[in-house]
Amino acid sequence: MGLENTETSSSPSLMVDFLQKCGGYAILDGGFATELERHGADLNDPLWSAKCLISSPHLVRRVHLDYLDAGANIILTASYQATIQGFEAKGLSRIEAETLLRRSVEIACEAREIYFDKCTKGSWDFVEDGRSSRRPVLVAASIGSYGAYLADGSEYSGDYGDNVTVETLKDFHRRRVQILAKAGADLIAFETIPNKLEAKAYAELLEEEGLNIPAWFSFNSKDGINVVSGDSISECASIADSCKHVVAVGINCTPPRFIRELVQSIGQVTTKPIIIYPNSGETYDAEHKKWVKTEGVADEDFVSYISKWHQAGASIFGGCCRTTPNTIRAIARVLSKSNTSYHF
Ligand code: MET
Ligand SMILES: [Zn+2]
Repeated sequence: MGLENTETSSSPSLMVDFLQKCGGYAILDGGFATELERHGADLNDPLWSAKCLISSPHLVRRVHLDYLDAGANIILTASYQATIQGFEAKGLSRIEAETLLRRSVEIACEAREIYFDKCTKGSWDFVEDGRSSRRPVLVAASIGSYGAYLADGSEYSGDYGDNVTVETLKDFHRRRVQILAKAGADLIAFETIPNKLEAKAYAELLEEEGLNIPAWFSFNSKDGINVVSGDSISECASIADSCKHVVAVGINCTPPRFIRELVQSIGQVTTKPIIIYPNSGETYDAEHKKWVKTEGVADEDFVSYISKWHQAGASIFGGCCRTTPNTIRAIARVLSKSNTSYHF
């Protein structure tokens, strides 16, 4: 199912209702760029995964389907690093750039339809509990930070310098947020938010633009205590808590070993559902633009954390960079086992 966007409400209960339909927890997809690369895409480009919206939309659809097949209830569009400014720098017109943004949502919605069709025809996926209902799937329109667009490492330092203000960030994001809000996604995913300033800018944009679409705010951290800029996770999560459009708050692209503490800190300042989708634990080398294979955790280890995160209060689980459909399959398996043991 998709949930209808209405012009009159941003559906503050969207995530709570969705979680109820899913049986108490939901599964998100995994690393998008990682999976595109596994399918042969070359993402060495300032647009990163968004490059495929231009060069290989069929791969984007393929990756969405891979994650749906793996058990995801929520898929994120390929728009993380798709910005109007970035497309224009490639020589595309404003209209072409805006069309590509909308296209990222359309492709994810198409993948969801294909997946539902396949389930209906094969009837192999949705009879798990002996019930023949379709597994609910939401499409979340991804928005990466200003730092992701700059591609200068500030995505993981949160340091934008003194000249960047809330207004700068709102102006940078405004048009993309407007386009994605109206493109047919169920909600917006503000991902990898590196500092308080950007969280404030998103909250103000949602209010000022009168955008009637729910959103989640997801921060990144490199110490389990603060977000990457050093701003307090409690203050950041409180901004999300106070914004009526925000339906979930959490952490992404952060090593698994830091997640539990962060979930606890977030839980102290909000009752909104907590979403977590860590990376594999490897480190991103911004200078060389590649992931360094140290301290990464294998899928089994990643998954061994899941029940702890669940107990700590998280209810939406997935993976970020360097995780794969196998990670998501493993998460789905662990959660379905722990749910069985609660009920029987
Ligand atoms: N949803 C985005 C992706 O998986 C998040 C990237 S975090 C740097 O590509
Ligand atoms: Zn990531």
